[in-house]
Amino acid sequence: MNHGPGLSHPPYPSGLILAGRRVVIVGGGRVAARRLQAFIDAGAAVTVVSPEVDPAVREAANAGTVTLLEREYAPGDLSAAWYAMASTDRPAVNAAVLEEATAARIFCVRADDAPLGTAWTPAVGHHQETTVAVLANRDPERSRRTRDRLLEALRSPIDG
Ligand SMILES: C[C@@]1(CC(=O)O)C2=NC(=C\c3[nH]c(c(CCC(=O)O)c3CC(=O)O)Cc3[nH]c(c(CC(=O)O)c3CCC(=O)O)/C=C3\N/C(=C\2)[C@@H](CCC(=O)O)[C@]3(C)CC(=O)O)/[C@H]1CCC(=O)O
Ligand SMILES: NC(=O)c1ccc[n+]([C@@H]2O[C@H](COP(=O)([O-])OP(=O)(O)OC[C@H]3O[C@@H](n4cnc5c(N)ncnc54)[C@H](O)[C@@H]3O)[C@@H](O)[C@H]2O)c1
Repeated sequence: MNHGPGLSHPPYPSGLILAGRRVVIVGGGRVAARRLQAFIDAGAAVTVVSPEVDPAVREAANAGTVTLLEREYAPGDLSAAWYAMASTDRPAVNAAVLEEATAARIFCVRADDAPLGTAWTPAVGHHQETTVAVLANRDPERSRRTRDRLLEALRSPIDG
């Protein structure tokens, strides 16, 4: 079985219970903005560290649903986190974030170079009480398409 470029084993799927738990996102640009709502929906206590931010991140900060630190990453920012995401546009910074996370055994997505990270983000959908999460071998377009097909099947009267 092929598990995608850079992976010798498949990822282990897990439903993380993040309510009230600290999640730190370093780099608040487009990728962070796309993923932010799922963390908020999960009830996570999200902190974003980023000198500039996407408007969606700014909106969440203004609404008080995330804590925004408008500055560059500094070692120690992952303190007490359960989960982290390195999503800056600077590989050296993402590497430093991952290094801090790994030293503290905090699972960490690395948005620019997935095989180096310790977690991946699936394409997610919800139908009633069912959550669908798809990882497709580092092919996000395929994971999105598969997620949509699964949701369609769940919505159909036969499978739903
Ligand atoms: C499924 C989804 C979930 C979500 O993000 O919520 C997701 N990526 C999505 C979109 C998307 N990703 C990318 C583009 C722009 C270009 C394009 O179109 O190709 C777009 C489209 C867009 O932005 O619209 C580029 C990209 N992606 C990764 C890398 C780096 C690498 O592979 O090393 C690069 C190159 C960056 C660069 O060029 O530097 C890596 C990862 N992306 C993953 C998930 C993880 C597991 C994937 C899997 O196995 O399925 C994984 C492996 C790790 C992680 O990041 O967690 C979401 C679609 C679902 C939805 O829309 O609902
Ligand atoms: N995994 C994915 O699905 C995916 C999708 C597209 C792009 N990418 C990759 O992810 C990275 C981010 O992409 P993007 O489109 O969100 O970029 P972006 O330019 O929109 O956002 C990058 C953010 O990082 C912040 N930043 C820069 N230096 C920082 C520092 N020292 N500390 C904290 N924050 C800092 C910037 O202020 C900016 O807000 C890129 O490397 C890109 O190649 C990944």
